[in-house]
Amino acid sequence: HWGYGEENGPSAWHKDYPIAQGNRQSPIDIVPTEAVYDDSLPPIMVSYDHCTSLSISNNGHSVVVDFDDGDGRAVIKGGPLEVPYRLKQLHFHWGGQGSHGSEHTISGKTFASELHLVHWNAAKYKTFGDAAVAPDGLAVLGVFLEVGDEHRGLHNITDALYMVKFKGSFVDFKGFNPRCLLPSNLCYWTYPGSLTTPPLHESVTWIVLKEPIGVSEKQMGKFRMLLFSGEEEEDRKRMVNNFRPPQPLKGRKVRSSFQ
Ligand SMILES: NS(=O)(=O)c1ccc(NC(=O)NCCO)cc1
Ligand SMILES: [Zn+2]
Repeated sequence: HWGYGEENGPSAWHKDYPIAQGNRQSPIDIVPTEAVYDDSLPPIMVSYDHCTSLSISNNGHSVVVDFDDGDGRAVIKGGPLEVPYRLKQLHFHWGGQGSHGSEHTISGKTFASELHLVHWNAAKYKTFGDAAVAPDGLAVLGVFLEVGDEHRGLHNITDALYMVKFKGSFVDFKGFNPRCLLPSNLCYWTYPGSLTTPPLHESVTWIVLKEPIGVSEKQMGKFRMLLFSGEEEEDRKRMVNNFRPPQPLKGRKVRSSFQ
């Protein structure tokens, strides 16, 4: 099964998922000086006030917070999006120490972690699964996490991580509003890309925020005590470096909402 190890990591994924070598793969290295400022790009509008978080879980690849996407109560709209996209889940990618661990990079600069808020086009598709295979099906909002002062909003998540240490663990996680994880400045880059893990579907409009949020080393440490392995497995493997490196741009244009 795919993972982030020597044998089953990103460089091997193409064997089971040939789209890994496709023309709109993610993540990418964002080069600000080569991004095209598009003054017709409206601001991103995040409407999470009526979101309903359901659970937090360890799926063996990341830690995921799921939301009730039964109606349009939590959506992202504006920006490059023609319709509102419904919030389905959020998860993170991170390193083993220091400031590597993000998936997108900025002129080669890496960050300690990257938050992904995953949304789907419920205006056009009946289910997330249908949207996940469509070129305009998903929109993922990416937020960089850099080590600095502690992040009070992130404590809600990092203080729950001990409950989902092992692959397959799943606990209730109600009343969490991810709005608190966004930076104040919503300037962004946007480009057409893919899921960054198998099945690597080329169905994502990426919206990557320029401003990182600050999190403490202690909070990062709590992500790094999670395990890839299940409770019953004897060789315990810490969940670290669960990121895919940048992929070829293949002629794609990256637009920026700011100059
Ligand atoms: N890292 S990423 O590109 O944001 C991403 C988001 C969703 C998925 N897959 C997903 O949501 N599958 C649906 C059920 O697990 C995989 C990668
Ligand atoms: Zn992700």
